[in-house]
Amino acid sequence: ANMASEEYDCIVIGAGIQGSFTAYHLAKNKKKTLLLDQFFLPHSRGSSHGQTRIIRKAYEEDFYVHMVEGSYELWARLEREAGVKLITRTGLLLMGPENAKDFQLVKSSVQNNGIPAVFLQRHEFSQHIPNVNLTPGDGALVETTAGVLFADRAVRAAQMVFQGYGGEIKDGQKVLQIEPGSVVTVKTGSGIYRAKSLVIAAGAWCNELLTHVGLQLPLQVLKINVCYWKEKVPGSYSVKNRFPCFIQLHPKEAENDIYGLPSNEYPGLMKLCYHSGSETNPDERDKQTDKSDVEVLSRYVVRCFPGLVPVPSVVESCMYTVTPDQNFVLDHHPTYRNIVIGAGFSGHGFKFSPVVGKVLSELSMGQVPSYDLSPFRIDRFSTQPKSAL
Ligand SMILES: Cc1cc2nc3c(=O)[nH]c(=O)nc-3n(C[C@H](O)[C@H](O)[C@H](O)COP(=O)(O)OP(=O)(O)OC[C@H]3O[C@@H](n4cnc5c(N)ncnc54)[C@H](O)[C@@H]3O)c2cc1C
Ligand SMILES: O=C(O)[C@@H]1CCCC=N1
Repeated sequence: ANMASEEYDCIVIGAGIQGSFTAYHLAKNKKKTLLLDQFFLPHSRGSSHGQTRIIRKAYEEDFYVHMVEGSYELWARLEREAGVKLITRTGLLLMGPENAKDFQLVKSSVQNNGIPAVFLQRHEFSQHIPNVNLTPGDGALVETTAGVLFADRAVRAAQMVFQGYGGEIKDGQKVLQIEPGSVVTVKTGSGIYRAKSLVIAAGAWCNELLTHVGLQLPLQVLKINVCYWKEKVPGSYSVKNRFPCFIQLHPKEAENDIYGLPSNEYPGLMKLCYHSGSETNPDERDKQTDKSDVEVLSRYVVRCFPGLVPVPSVVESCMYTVTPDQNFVLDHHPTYRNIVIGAGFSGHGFKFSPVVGKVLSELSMGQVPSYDLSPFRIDRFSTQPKSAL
């Protein structure tokens, strides 16, 4: 093993989509950058694997709308640089109780931010969206420019372009120790690396790493059952037939939202998931076998997606790392300014990763970030009782 110490401008821990995009921006800015991951790449044990994610602007909060707008430009840039297609436009169908606060807030945000959308009346719903039953009392809108992001391909593309700018990736190297200082020292099982700054983008393992630098964040790690459901009539919910992604707010069957993506990666199978899960240790994800959410989804499928067989054909696993307010953490370490943390992406961070990577790279270079990061500061948690930390 090579135990020699090498010095970098920046080390990024975690080669998921957030760390990979951070490294990409750093290398573009001519910073000598090392991207480390504990597993050999690619892997399916974190949060960025799988073929698809939703990209949408329909958010309640203006700051997320602006960040997605910026991300669209950077996704397009990566598509050009890597010579791959990363997004397909399908639209996003949003359904929710007409009188629910969150549904009304997203609706107003769509209108106020000029997000391209069609507001569907109940009597015209099935003509626009066949094979879906709109719940009585629910309203519906379609954000027309939303779509599907090709996730695995995006992670590969960001890493490839990073390497093209001279960035180094070392995989299969778990970080076991971090020593803060004006030069940070990082030890893995097979190397010691030094850098002027460090970015921690370790997904579900964030708190494990933060123990080395005297910090804990209120993060909850959830195992998500990623369910794929068979179309009774092949193609009826497919990306080829321009079936949209969807989000169902306040489904009758459960507390949390349900969302889905048109059939694409596994022909004839639509991805439809529950936006929550059961707590897990990230190293023992597969020991968490709770499937109560799958029963909830089955009942929802019977009621609202009658063209799907109500038993999943494929169930895969993924993890969310959730903060109490479901907003991300994008900040400096409170004591060590040259340690930057990107965490708590709360099951909705993929679409923002080009901008997340940009602002994390800016923080680590000591620059003023391009976006207002006040919603993402660590000190918003300081009112949490100690027991919740
Ligand atoms: C089922 C599911 C559906 C989702 N749907 C959407 C969606 O539709 N739209 C959307 O925008 N977002 C969505 N998300 C959220 C999005 O995928 C995540 O926010 C994003 O992938 C988080 O990326 P990350 O880089 O923070 O984490 P990860 O991808 O987990 O990356 C962290 C990396 O750090 C590495 N690491 C950890 N500890 C160490 C260590 N000690 N040493 C070295 N390496 C280490 C890990 O191995 C891992 O590779 C979804 C997530 C899931 C699970
Ligand atoms: O981020 C997204 O758009 C998806 C859908 C809603 C729940 C989480 N992820």
